Amino acid sequence: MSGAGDRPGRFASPPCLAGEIAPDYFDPLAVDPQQESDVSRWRRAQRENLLAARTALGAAGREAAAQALMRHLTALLAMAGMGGAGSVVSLYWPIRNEPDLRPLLADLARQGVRIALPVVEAAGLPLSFRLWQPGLKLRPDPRGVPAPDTQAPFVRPDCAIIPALGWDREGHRLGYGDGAWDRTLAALSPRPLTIGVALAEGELRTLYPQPHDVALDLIVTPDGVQLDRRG
Ligand SMILES: Nc1nc2c(c(=O)[nH]1)N(C=O)[C@@H](CNc1ccc(C(=O)N[C@@H](CCC(=O)O)C(=O)O)cc1)CN2
Ligand SMILES: Nc1ncnc2c1ncn2[C@@H]1O[C@H](COP(=O)(O)OP(=O)(O)OP(=O)(O)O)[C@@H](O)[C@H]1O
Repeated sequence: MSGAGDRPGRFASPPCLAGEIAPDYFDPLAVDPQQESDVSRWRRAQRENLLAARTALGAAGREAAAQALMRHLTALLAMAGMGGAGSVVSLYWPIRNEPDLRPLLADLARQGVRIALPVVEAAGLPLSFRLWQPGLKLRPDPRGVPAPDTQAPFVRPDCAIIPALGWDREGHRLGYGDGAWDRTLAALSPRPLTIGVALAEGELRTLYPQPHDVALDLIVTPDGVQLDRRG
């Protein structure tokens, strides 16, 4: 038999105020609000600078960078055993002057790799991954990025190749400020091998990492692998 008397008792007031005095004692993602707002203002300014630097490279500079990146990524994927049939690799469809790796998507697909593209299904959600095939018609997701539509099956990537506007030598990445990749990597278990793709110009001394920032396993620039945190 159950009745009101079986329910656990409630306190008339919280047992102590420690949660308000030291929020991070209870919430591992909690940060000092002043520091959070300073970091986010600093990151906004860096994004502007880095987008300008990427534009300043010019189409030919960006094309040369993309060619070098594709060479390094091809070698890396082969070494990681992910360059052929049986693996699922997430790449990206370029926006905002990101290195255009579309020839690599096509090459890998020819080798039998299953290619995924990240999709924003709705603002604030982790990204989902849908299968891409050469010739697949894409349509803009809510962020305006060309993406497979809802007909394309979901897949779970073994490796995620992630564009980074900025990066530091601890593997932290600066994106466009949505936090979508951090949310996604926090939610994925097991986590895929994560490779950040960046320009040398994107290197920052530090990103002032915050508790929500997920460090990537590797960072690759046109000069080669800049860091590899795999064990
Ligand atoms: N190529 C590519 N695809 C990707 C990402 C990415 O970074 N690059 N994403 C990585 O998460 C997701 C898309 N998220 C995005 C978030 C913000 C903006 C962006 O350009 N924001 C503008 C404001 C645009 C607007 O008017 O709404 C800005 O920040 O100024 C683009 C993509 C999934 N697909
Ligand atoms: N795991 C998470 N849970 C909840 N919010 C998160 C999480 N990760 C990031 N965020 C939120 O996203 C916001 C933007 O994060 P950040 O500045 O790291 O974005 P970014 O890495 O540049 O963007 P993106 O990953 O979209 O390219 C943060 O202020 C944070 O509040």
